[in-house]
Amino acid sequence: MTVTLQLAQLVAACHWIGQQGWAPATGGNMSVRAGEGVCLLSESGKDKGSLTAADFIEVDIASGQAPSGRKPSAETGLHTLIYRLFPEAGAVLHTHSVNSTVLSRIEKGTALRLQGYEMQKSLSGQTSHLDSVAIALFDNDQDIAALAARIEDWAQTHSLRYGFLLRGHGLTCWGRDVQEARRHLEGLEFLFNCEMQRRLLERS
Ligand SMILES: CSC[C@@H](O)[C@@H](O)C(=O)COP(=O)(O)O
Ligand SMILES: [Zn+2]
Repeated sequence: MTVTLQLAQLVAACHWIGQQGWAPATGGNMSVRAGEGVCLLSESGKDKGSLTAADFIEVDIASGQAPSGRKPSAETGLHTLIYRLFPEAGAVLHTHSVNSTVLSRIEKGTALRLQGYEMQKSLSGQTSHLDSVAIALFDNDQDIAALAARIEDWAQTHSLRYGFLLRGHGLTCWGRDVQEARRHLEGLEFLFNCEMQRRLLERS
């Protein structure tokens, strides 16, 4: 698929994310791999629910620099980390839903474990509700380079699949292309919603 088509799909995904309420204010950032060593990343500080193709900036994956001099996302270092760690990753979506923000604070461990849900099969490679899917959970940090280094370190010894949560911040997920990243996002958000409701009801 051409980069132009991938970018058109990414813009559509951004609008859908906005409609879901998963990118309030200027929260969230999105990108697509755009050839050898390059990605197109959303410009920092924009309303991600109303982006156009012109709001995406070319970024060098190795250096995180934008040759145009425009300012890509403050979280560029997390997108480029994912493209460096996973050569098969073609698109990255970062969102700020209420469920991912709250659940990531309630869960005190290093992963949110999802088990018993048929919708786990919305995640590529998952075939049964009986399996447990661990979504890695990292403490948030305003120092994105330090946060990226912590995630990279962790990924050397643990499996990092589908996405990760940042405590009190949100979800960053990815896929081979925009379509898969969008399915992972929708599946994970559905599962977070279920998990939130389950934890609330089981308390009462
Ligand atoms: C509402 S501010 C949130 C930002 O600090 C950040 O977390 C975010 O997701 C958006 O930053 P951006 O630089 O626009 O990509
Ligand atoms: Zn964010």
